[in-house]
Order: sequence, then C-alpha cells, then structure tokens
Amino acid sequence: MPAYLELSQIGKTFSRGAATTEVLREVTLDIAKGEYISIIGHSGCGKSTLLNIVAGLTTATTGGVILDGREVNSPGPDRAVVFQNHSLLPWLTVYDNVRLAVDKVFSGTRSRAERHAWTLHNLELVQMAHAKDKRPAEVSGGMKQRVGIARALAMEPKVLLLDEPFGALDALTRAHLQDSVMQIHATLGNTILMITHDVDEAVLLSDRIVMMTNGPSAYVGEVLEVDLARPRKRLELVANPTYLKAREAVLKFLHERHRFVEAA
Ligand SMILES: Nc1ncnc2c1ncn2[C@@H]1O[C@H](COP(=O)(O)OP(=O)(O)OP(=O)(O)O)[C@@H](O)[C@H]1O
Repeated sequence: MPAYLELSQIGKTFSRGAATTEVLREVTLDIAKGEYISIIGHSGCGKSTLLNIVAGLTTATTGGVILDGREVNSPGPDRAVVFQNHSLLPWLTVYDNVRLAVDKVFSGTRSRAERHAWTLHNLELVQMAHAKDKRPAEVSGGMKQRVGIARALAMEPKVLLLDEPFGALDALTRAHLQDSVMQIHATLGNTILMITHDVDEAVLLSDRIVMMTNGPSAYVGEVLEVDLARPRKRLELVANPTYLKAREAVLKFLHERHRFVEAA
C-alpha cells in the first residue's frame, strides 16, 4: 500500500547551553491510509516527541514528515491531537468545546446550521450528546476524553494523533473508550497514530505495533503486524492464539530485548 503518512529518517536533538541530548535517531515509518498504528516503548524514549513532530508542534532536527504528499512544518487541522489529559476549555460547555473547533475549520465552507448539526453528530459518535450543555468539570474523566475525541474527529483530520488517550482512566472506562474508538475507526476508516504504554491495548486496537528502542537515540526496533480480523471483541481474544502470540512478542521486546533500566 502506498504511504499516506511518511515519517522519514526523523532525528531530534534537544540542546540546552552546551548540553545536547539526541532523543530520536532516524525514525522511519510509512503509514497507509486507514491504518491504526500504535507506538509503544519505555518511558522517556521519545514517543511524545515523535507525535509532536507529526503534529507540527515540535520540529525535527533531521528528516521530516509528509502527509498526503505535503511536508508537515506546522500544526494544522489535518492532524488533530488528543492528549492524555483532556485539554477542554473549562468555561465552555461540552457542545461549545466541539463547536469552537468546528467553527475554526469550517466557518468559511459550511453554514451555521450545518456546523451545528456536525457538532451534534460528532458528540453522538462518542455518545456524549446527552451531556452537551454540561461544563467539563461536571462530567467524568472518561467523558472528557470522549469530548476530546469528538472535537478531534469533528475537524475531519487526515490523521488522528492520540497521545495515551486512555492513560488516565480506570480499567472499565478505558475498555469502553477503546471499544468506541474501534467502532469509530471501523465506521470512518480514520488513519490513527496512537502512543500507548499498554501492551493489550496496542494489540487490541492496532493493525501494526511500532516498538521503539530505549532512548537516548531511540529508533524503531521492530514493527509487529497484528493479524487479527475486525471487528475485534476483547472477550473472544483472551484465548486467541494470534492475540497471545502478538502480546508475547511485544512483551519480549520490551522486557527482554529492550529492558528499561532506570537512570541513576
Ligand atoms: N523540550 C524539551 N527539552 C529538552 N528535553 C526534552 C524536551 N522534551 C522532551 N525532552 C526529553 O526527551 C526525552 C523523550 O521525551 P518524551 O516525552 O518524548 O518521551 P516519551 O517516550 O513520550 O515518555 P513517556 O512515555 O514517559 O511519556 C526525555 O528524556 C525528555 O526529557
């Protein structure tokens, strides 16, 4: 399949005074349209840095990112990011948080009525339409993440960038949200790049799992294809040999070949 999102020999070095740290070295990855890719690796290896480079929030020191044939140099609505800690505006309602993004992207091309309907549609996609008039402080953490996802989807991005979107949630809420994202991916065919620390989450959701070596100078150690049919049902996968094999391969990579050693 041709690459839709190309990460090409990305290197990133942070400098402070005379001290420099090379965080990423020659990270190369081709992602096809509609693919669900997870990036997994130990804490501090540079996953967020990589995602921020794709988002255009950080510039690569070497190499670059091409999305749908165009080089990425700055943030843009074609790449929507959902962070671990929701970034909703607390003084706006759930509806207005999404509407703000919709207006920003579509005010020149869609009527007010269309933008209203589109906002509601995206809240419905994440099952949050019922709470549209609440403020972020009045809804749970999982609901806030749903709104963050609705806001990202409503921008109709070419790529959805998820930085540990379920990381701060309890296990049950996390499972519900993972199911919602799988459902949305099945319906809309989004191209998704997600960072996670959770091996089961990576196997359940991804088409491919990108395993990063430990930093400094982290690179793509291995890429694992998850050959499981969709729709995937978590309960049925518990005993599925392909699932278990994929899980074991990621665990082995992380805990044997690239074991995390806490810096002194
Ligand atoms: N702006 C910055 N200036 C200097 N160093 C930075 C900066 N941002 C990140 N780093 C360093 O880059 C390395 C990678 O950080 P990053 O947050 O990308 O890792 P990560 O894999 O996402 O970690 P985690 O899984 O814990 O979130 C860390 O050593 C961090 O200290």
